[in-house]
Amino acid sequence: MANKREFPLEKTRNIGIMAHIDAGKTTTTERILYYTGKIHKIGETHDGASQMDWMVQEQERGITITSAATTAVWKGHRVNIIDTPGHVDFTMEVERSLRVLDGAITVLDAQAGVEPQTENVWRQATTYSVPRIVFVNKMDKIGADFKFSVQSIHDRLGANAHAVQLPIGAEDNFEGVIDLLDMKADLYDEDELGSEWDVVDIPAEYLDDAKAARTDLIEAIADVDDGIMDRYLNGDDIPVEDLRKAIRKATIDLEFFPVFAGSAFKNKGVQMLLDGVVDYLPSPLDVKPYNATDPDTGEEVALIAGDDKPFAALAFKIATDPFVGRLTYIRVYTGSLEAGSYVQNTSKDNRERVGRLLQMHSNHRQEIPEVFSGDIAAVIGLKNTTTGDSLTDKDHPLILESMEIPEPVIQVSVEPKSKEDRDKLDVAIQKLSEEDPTFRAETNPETGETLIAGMGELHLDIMVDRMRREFNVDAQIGEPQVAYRETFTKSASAQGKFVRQSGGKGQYGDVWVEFTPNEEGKGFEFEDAIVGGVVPREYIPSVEQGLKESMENGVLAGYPLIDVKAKLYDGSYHEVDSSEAAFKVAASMALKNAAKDAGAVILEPIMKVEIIAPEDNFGDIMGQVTARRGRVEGMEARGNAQAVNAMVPLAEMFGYATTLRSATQGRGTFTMTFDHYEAVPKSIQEEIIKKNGGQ
Ligand SMILES: Nc1nc2c(ncn2[C@@H]2O[C@H](COP(=O)(O)OP(=O)(O)OP(=O)(O)O)[C@@H](O)[C@H]2O)c(=O)[nH]1
Repeated sequence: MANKREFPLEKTRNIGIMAHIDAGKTTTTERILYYTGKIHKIGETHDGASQMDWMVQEQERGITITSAATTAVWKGHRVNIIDTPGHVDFTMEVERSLRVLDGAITVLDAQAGVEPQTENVWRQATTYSVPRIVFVNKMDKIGADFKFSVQSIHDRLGANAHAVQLPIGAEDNFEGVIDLLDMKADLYDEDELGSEWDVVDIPAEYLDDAKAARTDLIEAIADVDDGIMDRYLNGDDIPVEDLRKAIRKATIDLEFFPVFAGSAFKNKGVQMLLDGVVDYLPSPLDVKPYNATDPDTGEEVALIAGDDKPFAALAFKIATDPFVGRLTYIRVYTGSLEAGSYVQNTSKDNRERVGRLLQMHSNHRQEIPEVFSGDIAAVIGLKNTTTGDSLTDKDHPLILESMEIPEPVIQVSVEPKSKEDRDKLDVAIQKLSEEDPTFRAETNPETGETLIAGMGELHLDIMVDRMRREFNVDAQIGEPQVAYRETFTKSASAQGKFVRQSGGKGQYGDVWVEFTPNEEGKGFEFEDAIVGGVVPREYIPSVEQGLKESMENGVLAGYPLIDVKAKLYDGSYHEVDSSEAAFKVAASMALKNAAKDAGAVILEPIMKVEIIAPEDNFGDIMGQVTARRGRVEGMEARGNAQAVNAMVPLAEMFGYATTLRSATQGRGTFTMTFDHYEAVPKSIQEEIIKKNGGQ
């Protein structure tokens, strides 16, 4: 087959833009699109004209919620960009983007440096081995401080980051940047939209600083590159191209993080950042091969990019598009795929027809005949594929390593106004949870109450808003509640025996199961330790299923029981009366019976909270944390404000925004992210059980 790819693999970049909320990711992305000729008008993200944030909720609130994919061309390279949300409630969007990206730009606010959500996304990017370059944005803002921002990368992220540029001026006087490799200055004209700039000699007053910074940079490169080290020690004059190559290699190896300066809003420095993407971030050929497993042999396969290999891709996002319906975003690792052909969904073990293929340009799309290795594109026509599924050639099935899906921590009840609304709600829940795996819903079979769960108040707020607008659901929404979990703290064994004999065919299931606490985050694990067929093979999956289902409803107060291992080690059966259903019931009885001895506890989400408030309010803030059952973990001065880091149970954080606002006359802010689960204190556990009617 003739290769019809437009850009060679080595000239392809799949990058993400990530940061703390409001650092300027969307603005930076828009400027990139403007300078690469994709859009012709600069749309301010907060006046509702943004090209990237196209959902109504995004435009109204001026925030990014879903990660948008778009494509640009810079200096002969195809750059696929994913603009990810900064708010912690949408971490899953960041997570799934990271899974499929080869590199990222981390955007910082030059006045704030590294912020809490920067730490989170940085950690996630490290988990997925995604190389990064850093853009210190907002150099025009009052209080902008480039040195402080670079230092904060060392202090707060422990990362080996080094400036490859220096800003010329700051705040109102920010005029451009100095390139520390070429030792030239790029000066922008204030009145232009930044499309042109002058490359001039470094202004005399910056020359000493620039020389010193260049020496620091070369020493930093030498530290990660032996060849450069030798030449540096010899006193050689190292050509710029060699330095660039060394930075590129160390960046791709995650040993070095080049730092750029600019102001997206004031149209400065974005082109140099794009050069950085091309120079330092990897092509699909440069990254660590992606892991996959052959489902037939269990053998591990390393996927190395190339078009002449069997097709393998990961579905990383499902979106419902108002015009074309269901869109499945895929990242192609190897091979190619034509519109109108078929793929094997190895995860679901079925074949799916690929309708049309689309290249996404944030708010419009272009139909393409074929996708190639290294591409990110959307498929129309896949009906059963969900987030995280592997799509491969049917003769070369592979399961690609998927992504972690975090547990939702907060929930609200939804009470539809009418029967018709109930039906619409069901459709909405199905569609929205397909799009967003962190959005869950369950209906209590006894009370008929529906609970929707998500990652935070903002997340649920947006979901409720979408249910109303896109699916016309009229419903009463309850107050946010904590999504508690349950777990076992001790090992316990119990029998579950379900026998009904009332003439005719009866029911008979009998099992002995040992339960042990599993490591946090490991979920449910089932072990079949039956010997001698005392529980026949065909009933064992029912035992596992019965346990899984009853764990969903917990053993204390109706919350899902998590992180428990179950070992089925004994039992008995009846030739005639045994059935799958009877073993399922027996399994759930074993769970209930073991619960008494297994030290069941209720777990609550503990949030990592960062509160920033004026120094005068320091005493109040400490008091507020303690009163909320919180633990202060650290504090530091942040300019003339104080930052307090603490671990606080989510249950105590409802309404905290108002408390903080009134205590600080509106000057205090806070952010929180889920950190871990902890058992609630005994007295609170009893209260929760009482409130939920006990079990
Ligand atoms: N002064 C200044 N403001 C900027 C700059 N870049 C962005 N902003 C402003 O900062 C605010 C946030 O910008 P966005 O681009 O929406 O930030 P974001 O990081 O995409 O935000 P989320 O997607 O909601 O996380 C907007 O009011 C921008 O106008 C900059 O370089 N300088």
